[in-house]
Amino acid sequence: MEHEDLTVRRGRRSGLPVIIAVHSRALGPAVGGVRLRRYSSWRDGVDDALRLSEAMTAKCAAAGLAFGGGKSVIALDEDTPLTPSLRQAALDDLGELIAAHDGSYLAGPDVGTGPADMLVLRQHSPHVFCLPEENGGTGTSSIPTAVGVLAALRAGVRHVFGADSVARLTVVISGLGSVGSLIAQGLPGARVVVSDVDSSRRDPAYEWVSPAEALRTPADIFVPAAVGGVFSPETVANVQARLVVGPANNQLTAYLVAGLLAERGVTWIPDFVASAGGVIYTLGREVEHLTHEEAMARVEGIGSTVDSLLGSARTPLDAAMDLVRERLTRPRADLASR
Ligand SMILES: NC(=O)c1ccc[n+]([C@@H]2O[C@H](COP(=O)([O-])OP(=O)(O)OC[C@H]3O[C@@H](n4cnc5c(N)ncnc54)[C@H](O)[C@@H]3O)[C@@H](O)[C@H]2O)c1
Repeated sequence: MEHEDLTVRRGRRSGLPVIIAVHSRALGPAVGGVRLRRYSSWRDGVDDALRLSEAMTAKCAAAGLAFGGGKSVIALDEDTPLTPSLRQAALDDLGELIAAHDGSYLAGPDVGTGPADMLVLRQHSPHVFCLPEENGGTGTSSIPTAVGVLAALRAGVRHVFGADSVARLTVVISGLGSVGSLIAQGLPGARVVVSDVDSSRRDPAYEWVSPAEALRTPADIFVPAAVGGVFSPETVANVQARLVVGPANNQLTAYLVAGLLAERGVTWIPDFVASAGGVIYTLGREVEHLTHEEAMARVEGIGSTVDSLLGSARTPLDAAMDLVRERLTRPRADLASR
């Protein structure tokens, strides 16, 4: 195991498997969100925590943050209804475990949790972020995440299409949730086509395609804004766009898929670079006490990072991993402080 630490508990209040994975604290305390979702086995929840915490190490290092990678998972089974009291009990169980980490792991929201849940966790430990704004936190990180993806997208457009704007380009967005809908609003002059498994998200402002058709839809840019695992050796041939950039975590099923995309002439901007806006902003505001403007300027810096990755002769993923490795071995003083 490459990870520093893995804790798996059956919650004494909820009876649910509660998991915290710490991948690396080489640069500072591990940071990562709390995922609450259904798994066919709790072992799948452990795998998810291990994979996602590793991705958080890369995300923080590529963003120049003095934090490492961690992740929590509350693993629901396929059948048990998630009642408000079960949710509260599971969060209390996890809060106890976060407190036991004593500052070596910092939690925030992820799929299935939000700022209100962070308030419950905060009753157990101060090492919890993204509380609701009325409670002194920065609330949801969707806005800075979308701002960071759009900065990465603009850098990609300059590199791939030699253009300063997205006007007249076709952009397909898969997943019209909190981040995807903000990205859709940030594409002036583009033809925007959207897709979501939840048809209630359909918005007359945009063209609509079914999720099965999204990847095959002729487009200039594809934005994965739903789930991970979109690109595999089997699906690469379906990609129509020349530029792929989006917030979904762990978009590739394997490292080698980045090479397959490059061979097809597709520029894929690594997800852990493009999606770092939320963590950059939240830690900047809540830990470093930056102003909103200072933290947002740091989020916009994702564009410069992408510029330099795309200027490399290597694939963007190889270049990004070089950057991660270099930062993981560099003295901490060069990084944004805790
Ligand atoms: N919110 C953040 O700050 C943030 C930060 C970093 C990464 N991310 C990642 O970005 C992605 C989007 O985040 P979000 O906060 O907008 O989530 P969200 O839950 O608000 O939206 C996701 C949307 O995707 C849809 N969806 C699910 N499966 C789909 C599929 N197979 N095809 C098409 N649509 C599908 C859902 O119905 C939902 O509308 C997630 O993968 C998340 O982990 C989010």
